[in-house]
Amino acid sequence: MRAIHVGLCGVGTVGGGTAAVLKRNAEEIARRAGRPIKIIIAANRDLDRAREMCGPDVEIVSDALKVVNHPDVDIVVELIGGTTIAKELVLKAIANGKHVVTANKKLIAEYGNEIFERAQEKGVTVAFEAAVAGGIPVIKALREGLTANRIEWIAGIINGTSNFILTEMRDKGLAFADVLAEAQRLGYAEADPTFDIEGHDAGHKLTIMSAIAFGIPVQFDKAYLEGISKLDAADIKYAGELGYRIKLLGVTRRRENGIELRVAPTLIPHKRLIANVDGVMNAVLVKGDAVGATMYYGPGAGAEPTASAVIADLVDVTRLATADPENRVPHLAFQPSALANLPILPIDEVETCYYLRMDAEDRPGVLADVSRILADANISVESMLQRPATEQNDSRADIIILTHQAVEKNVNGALTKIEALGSINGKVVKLRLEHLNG
Ligand SMILES: NC(=O)C1=CN([C@@H]2O[C@H](COP(=O)(O)OP(=O)(O)OC[C@H]3O[C@@H](n4cnc5c(N)ncnc54)[C@H](O)[C@@H]3O)[C@@H](O)[C@H]2O)C=CC1
Ligand SMILES: N[C@@H](CC=O)C(=O)O
Ligand code: NA
Repeated sequence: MRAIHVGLCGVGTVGGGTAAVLKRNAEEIARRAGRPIKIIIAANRDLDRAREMCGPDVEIVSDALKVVNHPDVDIVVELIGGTTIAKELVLKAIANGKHVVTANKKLIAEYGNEIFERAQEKGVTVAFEAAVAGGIPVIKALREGLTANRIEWIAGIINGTSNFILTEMRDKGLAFADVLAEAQRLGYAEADPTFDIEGHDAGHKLTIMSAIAFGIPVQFDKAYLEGISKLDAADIKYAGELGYRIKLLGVTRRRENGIELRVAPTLIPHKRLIANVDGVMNAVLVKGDAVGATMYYGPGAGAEPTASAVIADLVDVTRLATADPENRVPHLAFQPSALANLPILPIDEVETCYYLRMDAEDRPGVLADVSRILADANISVESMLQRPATEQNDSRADIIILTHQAVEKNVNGALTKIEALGSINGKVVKLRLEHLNG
């Protein structure tokens, strides 16, 4: 059988890795796919880099539209990123009847519904394993491996850059800006790294997993996003004293009245496996009613780890292109006509445990006032820690409170009242806490 022809758009970190691994493992990949997979044309801004990475047999162009319009291309691989030219290219490729493989989580999380509908109409597949947790085959696990289950929740460390920053700051005491620069140098960060550190990238990935887990359309605009840029070193230290690690965690959970979809710095008991996922590594915990808790772990970013997922999709699409088109795996795991209308819950209605830190006057009665406000709001305290605010000043103290499960709007109401107390200085720090019991 003739080789399947790939057109590559973007030969940067991931595109370069994809070209390199496709060449290096060509024979092994062909044995798995049933036919060779060959890049025939590649577009990139830097033509020399594209030539160097793809080799002399590949036509190199600067205009990516030439790739998607090329009559001999069977599969378009979009590795440019963003939602302007990338969206145009993907829609054009679909209109031209070509399958698409992309690592672009922003594109899928924001425009996936439209893209999948067009692909469905044209009978082509859009595959996006590399878009979530880089090299970890978690889309495959959710869409195919766990189809017997009613998924209850997913919790994931799904931004390599943020996890790398948190780990290096904690272990080596390095400054935020220095570690971010290193993550950029290593090719982990997005073109605009605010996407990484403000939780957008994790939100994109969580949105995609939530859709596949619960059979709902992608709804990134309803996700609650909080990143790591405002995290205070004091809270990392106190969390450690209480037996927790702080991770940028994406959580999506099925509730009776809808779906929680949220990303925030979150305390996790340090004895949990996922609390020990460090550096650029990602991990996704999935709780299914039949299987219980399963965890998927591996590199969440970088050239060849991400290429591993891109090429796995290329092999899948090659197999599908050779098989009965009626028997394709649905884009969002559920048949398009069977997607559910479950609402995404506003953050006010989320239920979780909380870590609260306040700067308090160290005198009798202050704790009693705080405890009363929490009790009145139906918030029960799990544990409490008091430390002198500074070594020089023993008239003020940091009070740290861990709560049991509570509703976010009740917590916010109580914090407004606590902040109004004369004995409390400034804003109360509020972080979410997940026990992640299987
Ligand atoms: N870097 C990583 O570890 C991961 C990246 N991704 C995603 O993969 C995609 C690509 O990311 P990277 O490879 O890191 O980005 P990159 O910036 O290294 O590569 C993008 C490439 O596209 C080319 N390009 C930009 N505009 C173009 C245009 N109009 N026409 C032709 N070429 C153009 C650039 O020259 C560059 O070589 C993004 O969607 C990103 O979110 C996904 C998982 C991991
Ligand atoms: N910028 C992303 C790259 C992979 O998706 C990350 O840091 O995880
Ligand atoms: Na993946």
